[in-house]
Amino acid sequence: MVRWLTAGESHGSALVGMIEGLPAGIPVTTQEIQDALARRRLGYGRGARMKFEQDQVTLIGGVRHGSTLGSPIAIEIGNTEWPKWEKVMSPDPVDQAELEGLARNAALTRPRPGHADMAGMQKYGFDEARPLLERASARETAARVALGRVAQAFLQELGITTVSHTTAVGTVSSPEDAVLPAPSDVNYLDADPLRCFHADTSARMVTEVDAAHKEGETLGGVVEVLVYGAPVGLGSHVHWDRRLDSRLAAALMGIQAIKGVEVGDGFATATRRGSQAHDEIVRGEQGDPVRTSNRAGGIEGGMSTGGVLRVRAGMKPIATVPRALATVDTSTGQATKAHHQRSDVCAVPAAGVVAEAMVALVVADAVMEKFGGDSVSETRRNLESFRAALAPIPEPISEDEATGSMGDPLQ
Ligand SMILES: Cc1cc2nc3c(=O)[nH]c(=O)nc-3n(C[C@H](O)[C@H](O)[C@H](O)COP(=O)(O)O)c2cc1C
Ligand SMILES: C=C(O[C@@H]1CC(C(=O)O)=C[C@@H](OP(=O)(O)O)[C@H]1O)C(=O)O
Repeated sequence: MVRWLTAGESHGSALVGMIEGLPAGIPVTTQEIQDALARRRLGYGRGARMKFEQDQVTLIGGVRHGSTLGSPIAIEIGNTEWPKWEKVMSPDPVDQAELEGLARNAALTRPRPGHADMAGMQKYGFDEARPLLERASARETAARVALGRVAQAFLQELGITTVSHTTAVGTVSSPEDAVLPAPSDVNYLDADPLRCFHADTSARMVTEVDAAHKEGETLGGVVEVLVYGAPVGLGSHVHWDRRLDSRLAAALMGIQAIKGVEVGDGFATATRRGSQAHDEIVRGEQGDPVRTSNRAGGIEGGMSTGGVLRVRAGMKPIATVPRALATVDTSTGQATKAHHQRSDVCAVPAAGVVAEAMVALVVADAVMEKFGGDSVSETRRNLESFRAALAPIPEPISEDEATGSMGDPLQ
């Protein structure tokens, strides 16, 4: 079982991620994790904080000389802005006189609709939002991307690659029949302002973001994650929490601001007739089952089919709307406008990078569950032997032989 946890606050000294259960021998370096975090900061519509703040990666445990040891891996992501927050976010008590007059310490008593502020203040008994918004912030996704980078390095050793891209921003969507990006397209995607694979759509998305920014508005959108090279048989039909689709959905829904998940064609499938909704099977040249389409997103019965895994996540518009939303001041009871200091106009491209990390973590867990191994080479041997043992579909028998012998065994 692969387990992972993150800790840390948005303006704390650092975020920390830990992952346990991955084998020894995964090649990974500090620089690669640093580069993965830089990808999360990309994207047209991100706010000022992405420019002045830096992530500082330190590998604290579980990796030696660029290779994992099989022990728990701990990653620290230091925040270069910490000196400005040292008093306000100090873990130890601070003299009240030192806090007074600090603008950063002003009580946040105008909870922002769409954030954890109001429900969190009530639930945890805080009289202002700072103590909970610090953890609710999507800054935490940096730790997930760092952990996801280790999972991606593991999967790469087995020929499994994750690719994410933006399919919609606000009302602008890629055409339904747009070509899907392949692993070799990742650099192109990262260079695109919206991480959209369809150039015309990307240009229209830029216009959409500009218009929203001008009007004091924010935007959401949709990202898609593709997994190439996943073997058949990850996940299982036997219990709801072992299904690969339910695990992927939970991981994606666990990202801040994600409000909908689709596996394959998802909701569009629900509108189709049965004959147009599924992926028909033909015998491939090697006797392997080949699908004539991939509407199911590479998952049937909670198991990977051996095709490309395809999942989508829908993100709501950024909740800290510059054209501030109505709220109440919890210290005075007066109707007012929600706090707004600054915010992203659109963080959909960043959410794609986070979604890719979450999918990699789930797939790495499912791979370890199915194939096990304490070293990458052992996991690889187990995977190869499983693949080699898959029984081929026999050559088709002649019509004569088939006559009279083929009742319907499912009836
Ligand atoms: C990568 C990323 C960046 C985000 N940036 C912001 C932001 O700048 N301002 C904001 O109000 N919300 C931002 N959010 C969304 C909030 O964290 C989210 O709306 C909030 O946690 C409440 O969402 P929930 O109801 O799904 O938890 C971001 C989310 C992600 C994934
Ligand atoms: C810091 C990050 O994202 C932050 C996520 C976030 C939120 O409310 O979720 C709000 C913004 O922070 P602030 O309110 O301080 O401007 C984003 O910048 C990050 O992704 O590293």
